[in-house]
Amino acid sequence: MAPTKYADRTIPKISLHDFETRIDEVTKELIHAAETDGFFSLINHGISLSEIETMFDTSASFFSLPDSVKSTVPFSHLNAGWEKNAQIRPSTGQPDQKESYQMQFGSNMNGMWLPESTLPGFKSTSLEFMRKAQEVSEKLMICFARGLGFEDDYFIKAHDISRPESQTVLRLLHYFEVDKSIPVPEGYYRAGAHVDWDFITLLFQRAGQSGLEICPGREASTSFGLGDVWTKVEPRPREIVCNIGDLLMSWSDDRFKSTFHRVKTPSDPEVDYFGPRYSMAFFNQPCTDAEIQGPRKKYPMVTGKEFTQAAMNRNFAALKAKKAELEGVKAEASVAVS
Ligand SMILES: O=C(O)CCC(=O)C(=O)O
Ligand SMILES: [Fe+2]
Repeated sequence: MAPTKYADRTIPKISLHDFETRIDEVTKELIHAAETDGFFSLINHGISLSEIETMFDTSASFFSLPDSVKSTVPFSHLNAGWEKNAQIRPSTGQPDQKESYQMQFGSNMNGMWLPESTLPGFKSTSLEFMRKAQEVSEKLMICFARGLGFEDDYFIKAHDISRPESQTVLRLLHYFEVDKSIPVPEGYYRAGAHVDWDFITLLFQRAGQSGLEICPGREASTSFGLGDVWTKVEPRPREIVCNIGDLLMSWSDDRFKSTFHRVKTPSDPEVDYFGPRYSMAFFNQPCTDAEIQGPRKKYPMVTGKEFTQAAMNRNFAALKAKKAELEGVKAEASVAVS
């Protein structure tokens, strides 16, 4: 396989200090980042390093439970719960080498929390952290609304976490330690290349636990076009890495870019990190009944529920095509040797 091509790109660093008085400046910076690479990092965002570290410790305590306990809250089609080695990406056709647990604020979470006695304090610590992440997201939502000519609270209302229709998610991720002595099979990634289908994602990473890579170049939220020049995004513990998702790309009539990204499986002992990797992704999802259409009406109006369903269907169709392609390659190889 040809080696991956890398390019250095500068990911804009945007500060949210004195947000109310600097809102015009922040809006300009955010819109520029959204129109170019679709990735940026936030500093002075109001979540302290110790709050982030507490949530990482809480996440580690969840993942250290036996699988038999975690499997009592299995991943559901409502996008909540625990999965292990079960998320297959259309780009690879292989399961991500990870486990994850998704939490929401609304009714999709019914029956998806572990009992308080199993992990005391887990639910309240998680919800508190999710509310903090929501506060940061709402600042970004005001700026994006201004950039697109909507009322300031337009996106905030569509992502109201106090309603049972809320679909916003905090995903805790744990990528397993990798054995340096065993070569990585082709096509395996900690997380295969993908775009997110939310409004915007806030990603929290831990110092030294590298692996995230991005690949800009997508023109339409409905396409699977994937470039081949990647850029590594090194984790900086106080920063939140943000990426535009397909929902905001579509809602901006494809003006803002939802960018492919992945987490590489370590393969080079000289440069890669082989230890366990923990990250947390806060996905801003629209309420099921939110009405979604860009100011220029490039795409027909859909509800939050329909948008999510269409994104899942598109993913599923692409995955089927990838599997057929992989089967075809296998069949050709067996013809060649027989
Ligand atoms: O773990 C990471 O750094 C990225 C996770 C991610 O992209 C996702 O879960 O959608
Ligand atoms: Fe992602």
